[in-house]
Amino acid sequence: MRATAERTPRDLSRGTERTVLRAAQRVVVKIGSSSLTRGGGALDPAAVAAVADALAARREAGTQVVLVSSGAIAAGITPLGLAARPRDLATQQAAASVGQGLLMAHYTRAFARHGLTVAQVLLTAEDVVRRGQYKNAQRALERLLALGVVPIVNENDAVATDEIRFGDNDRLAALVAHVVQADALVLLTDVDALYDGHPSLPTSSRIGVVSSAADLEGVTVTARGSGVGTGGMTTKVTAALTATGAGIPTLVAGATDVADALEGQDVGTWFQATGPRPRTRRLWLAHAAHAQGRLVLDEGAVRAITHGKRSLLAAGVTGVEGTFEAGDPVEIVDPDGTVVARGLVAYSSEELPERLGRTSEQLRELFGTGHDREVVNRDDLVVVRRRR
Ligand SMILES: Nc1ncnc2c1ncn2[C@@H]1O[C@H](COP(=O)(O)OP(=O)(O)O)[C@@H](O)[C@H]1O
Ligand SMILES: N[C@@H](CCC(=O)OP(=O)(O)O)C(=O)O
Repeated sequence: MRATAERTPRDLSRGTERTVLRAAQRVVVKIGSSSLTRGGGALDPAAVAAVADALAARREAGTQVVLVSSGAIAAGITPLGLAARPRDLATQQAAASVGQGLLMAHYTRAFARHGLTVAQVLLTAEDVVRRGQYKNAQRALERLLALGVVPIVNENDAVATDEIRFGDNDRLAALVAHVVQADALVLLTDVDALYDGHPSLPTSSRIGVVSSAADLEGVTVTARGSGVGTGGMTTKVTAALTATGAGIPTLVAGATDVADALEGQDVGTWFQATGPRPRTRRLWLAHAAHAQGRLVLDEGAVRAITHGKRSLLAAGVTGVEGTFEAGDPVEIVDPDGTVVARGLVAYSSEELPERLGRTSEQLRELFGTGHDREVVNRDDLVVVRRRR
């Protein structure tokens, strides 16, 4: 088997047409709770079967597919006798724990009708932001695809706390698309496309193509969704921009149009790829890691990390905010408090203050050899805002 890192996606990212989807060797498809449920929020087995049928057809045509499926919390509503989607974290965890198994049972049956085996892959943001776990998730997904299995990914809701949650599966799908180096991402929802105003308004019309974020100026995108999903269109647009910024074209389309969407028909809203594919783990660092604290830098350090591609040294750090352990994700801010980078910090918030402003030589003298490491190593740092 080829190592994951060696997979070279076909250069489909420049394609402006939806036909990219038909030519894709590997796609990630995400389906939201609103498309998998019927009145009252209970799971709709027919909707599960419909998405399985469309993905199986794509598989038969030679495309590898990874499905990111929401619906665990929704599937837990009826068995637990709840009136609606729970709002508190503990009940959401309970509902997801009950519902995830039921959801997978439906998918297992639906894909088995096509002779396909499915695999459950549950991820938390924290699991995948650290190098070891990130590689682990990547290796598992790659192996499943090589074995001909359809991986079905969801957030590990039963153990994800508010602090470490992805929170919305649109973002999870964009990051998974990057991890498996997909040729395209498809976000399926209960509305047939992105509209320039709320789709319930008669004055709103469908947007066919978004070639860059600038096209979205003046477009009203709201977080008001179906009530069973989270984030409305806002999280889908953000996820589409994350994916396209990482070289992965993205289609937002109606779940009922899934077969046409995967065929490259003129449905939904097509977001063209805008950026090159960055090194994989950095995308997680930029978008998935929930920062536990902040490091304030002086101007020289800001320049060194944003333009000099250097590691962050204690000498350039002037302040520490928050409580964190060594290895936690932190925001790195300039003297005005603007976030310029994110990174995994090598010291805890307790250890850092006495090291601030000190050179590596001073650190060695004070704390001994081995205690002069960088505050954030370059490999664990991603610049999110470059200043002139
Ligand atoms: N500009 C917009 N264009 C299309 N849909 C929008 C827009 N603004 C808000 N929405 C709402 O977003 C909803 C989809 O989000 P959500 O309910 O979270 O779905 P999912 O469960 O698929 O993630 C749609 O039902 C629609 O009402
Ligand atoms: N992980 C949760 C879904 C969270 C979520 O983003 O839902 P949705 O907005 O419907 O895609 C679940 O399975 O219920």
